[in-house]
Amino acid sequence: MDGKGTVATWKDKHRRMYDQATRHPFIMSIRDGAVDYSAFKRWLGQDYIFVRQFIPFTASVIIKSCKHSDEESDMQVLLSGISSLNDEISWFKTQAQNWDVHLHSLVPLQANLNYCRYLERLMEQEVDYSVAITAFWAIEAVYQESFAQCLESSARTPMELIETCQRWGNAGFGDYCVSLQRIADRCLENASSDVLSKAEEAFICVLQHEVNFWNMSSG
Ligand SMILES: Cc1ncc(CN)c(N)n1
Repeated sequence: MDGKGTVATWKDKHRRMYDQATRHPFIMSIRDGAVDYSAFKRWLGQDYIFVRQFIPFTASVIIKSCKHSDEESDMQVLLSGISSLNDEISWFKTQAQNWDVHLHSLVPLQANLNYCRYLERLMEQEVDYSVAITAFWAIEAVYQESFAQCLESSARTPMELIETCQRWGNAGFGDYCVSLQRIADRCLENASSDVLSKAEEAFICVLQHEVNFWNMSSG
């Protein structure tokens, strides 16, 4: 390889799809101030459902890390992730109240169900740590890159959506994603060709689910 980690190589190789996930029209509509607020409210409610499923997935990655990684620092990074999810759930509840989204009566839409089902498959014991951490990194990185664009100086993001964009677009979350990428790269460096191809497939799968999730939110 040319000094780049595996993850960066895959980002380049699947650039078109990566951009579809991180520069989706829904995100760009927030960035240029033209967002349809009913789509935003749909996204908010559906993402709350997703994040509730993302918590056990994060826990499963921690368990895999305990069993299969000698690096104590992986645990530190992953624990910081799970503790911020507690905050995230409270944040969703407050936002839902502000936007008059009724969380208790929400029904998960098909793309969300499919994505949550995919997370369940990744939680299975047979799934290698390298595959799970690659998918985990990709899920977080897509949100980080997407929302960070809405905070650029040229963005015209409406004031009332800045807090949402800061949740995933802030520099601290960016550093967290870099740490996850380093863990994934280290694991993939020593992976068998079978695990490597499964991890690449997981990366592509996450991108496709993210695009479907944005499409669902846009209606
Ligand atoms: C669909 C989706 N993808 C990623 C994230 C960031 N954890 C999220 N909240 N929702």
